[in-house]
Amino acid sequence: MKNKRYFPMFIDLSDKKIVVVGGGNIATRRIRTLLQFTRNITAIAPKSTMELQELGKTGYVNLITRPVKRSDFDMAYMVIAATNDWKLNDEIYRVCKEEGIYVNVADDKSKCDFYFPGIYMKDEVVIGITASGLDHSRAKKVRLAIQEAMEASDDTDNSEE
Ligand SMILES: C[C@@]1(CC(=O)O)c2cc3[nH]c(cc4nc(cc5[nH]c(cc(n2)[C@H]1CCC(=O)O)[C@@](C)(CC(=O)O)[C@@H]5CCC(=O)O)C(CC(=O)O)=C4CCC(=O)O)c(CCC(=O)O)c3CC(=O)O
Ligand SMILES: NC(=O)C1=CN([C@@H]2O[C@H](COP(=O)(O)OP(=O)(O)OC[C@H]3O[C@@H](n4cnc5c(N)ncnc54)[C@H](O)[C@@H]3O)[C@@H](O)[C@H]2O)C=CC1
Repeated sequence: MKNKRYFPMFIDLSDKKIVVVGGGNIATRRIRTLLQFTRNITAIAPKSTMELQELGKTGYVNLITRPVKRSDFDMAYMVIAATNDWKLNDEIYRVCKEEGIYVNVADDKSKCDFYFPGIYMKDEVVIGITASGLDHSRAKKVRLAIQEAMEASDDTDNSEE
């Protein structure tokens, strides 16, 4: 166990400003996940995926089509740096540390105040999984195993009714 263990805090994101920098596959995947918890997401990127452009058009995400600038982080609670420019991701990390904003840098696990979890959700149950930044495939595998177990137990519950 080489990495620190992170505490699984369950937070109300619905009233907090979340800024995602980047509009590629990683940013889009994370936005898709975050939309299950909040509509308060600003995404900033000169170029974005079709899916993200659609989310921008329909108003689910506040999509800003240009390079990021420092004032974009004003009042942010949480920032995800998911650009393909590691120097920029690094700079975003530095700014967020200065401002006291929770930050996740998608290409550097040593620059994550929080890890992005694998998530399974059913009704009021929310399960988040991390492998402590060491093994994203393992996080996915465990998420899938939990999903199967939960779905199987739902079948059992239903058949008992
Ligand atoms: C450390 C962490 C930091 C952070 O928070 O960013 C991180 C880092 C990295 N991931 C990389 C690659 C991929 N990650 C995924 C998927 C997931 N990655 C997730 C979390 C995390 N990823 C964080 C904690 C991990 C932990 O818990 O240990 C999940 C749980 C959540 C989410 O991202 O949505 C989600 C599974 C969700 C689910 O299915 O439930 C896939 C796709 C797949 O597996 O299908 C690929 C293949 C590429 C692609 O995306 O196509 C690389 C590039 C290097 C490499 O390829 O190895 C790095 C960088 C590095 O390791 O340094
Ligand atoms: N944590 C994870 O799960 C994974 C992380 N990565 C890392 O995540 C990062 C993003 O990966 P992808 O989405 O695949 O990249 P991508 O190349 O598809 O997208 C990069 C995005 O960054 C944006 N960008 C570039 N300069 C910018 C600027 N000045 N301001 C705002 N946005 C800017 C681009 O417009 C584009 O939308 C890479 O650094 C990659 O190494 C990659 C795979 C998995």
